[in-house]
Amino acid sequence: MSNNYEFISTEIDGLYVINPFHASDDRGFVKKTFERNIFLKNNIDFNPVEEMETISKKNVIRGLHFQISNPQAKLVRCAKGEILDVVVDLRKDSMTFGKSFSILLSSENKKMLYIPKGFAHGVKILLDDTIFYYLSDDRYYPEYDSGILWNDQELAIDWETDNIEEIILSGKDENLQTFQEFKKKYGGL
Ligand SMILES: Cc1cn([C@H]2C[C@H](O)[C@@H](COP(=O)(O)OP(=O)(O)O[C@H]3O[C@@H](C)C(=O)[C@@H](O)[C@H]3O)O2)c(=O)[nH]c1=O
Repeated sequence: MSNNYEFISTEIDGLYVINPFHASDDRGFVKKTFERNIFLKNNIDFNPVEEMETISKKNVIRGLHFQISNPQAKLVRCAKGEILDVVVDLRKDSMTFGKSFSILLSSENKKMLYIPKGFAHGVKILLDDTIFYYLSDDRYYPEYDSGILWNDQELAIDWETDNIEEIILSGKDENLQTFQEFKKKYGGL
């Protein structure tokens, strides 16, 4: 069984859900996770320069992260387990500034999310030992690393969590700014 690459636009300009080419046979399957020309043909000029692999326990939330200078476009995929991938549009002049979008990415559904520059990105891990990857089109700059609190009241993201006590955060992520503070300080990205 095989399929072709499919780019599905979302209600947020430039943000795409992608069903990559994959083919399976008796041996298993192959999946093309990135080909620059296919992205270009679909109006996405994405030039990745680095890739990160992340392994996490169930109920970990990482985010909502962005770089205040040198913002990164990202292509996110889940190789093992399941994640709820969440983005918030922080682009100053965007019609959808402040709007969030969430999608389940899993090894089973094989979906990927292309996130243009100017978004906050967060992930909730839905199964133990989940592995996800993201390609980025700029490198990590610790001095520009920034974020907004995952449970910011104004953003009101539905993290599909009944028990807030179960959520596992880094010390850094517990102390991120609110959306209000971000807007006051920067206006947008
Ligand atoms: C992301 C990153 C972190 N680090 C370091 C900083 C720190 O000591 C350690 C762990 O970093 P963090 O706690 O920021 O890792 P993490 O919480 O996984 O951060 C990531 O979250 C997801 C949602 C994203 O979108 C990414 O861009 C990135 O912000 O690794 C690098 O050296 N290079 C990198 O590219």
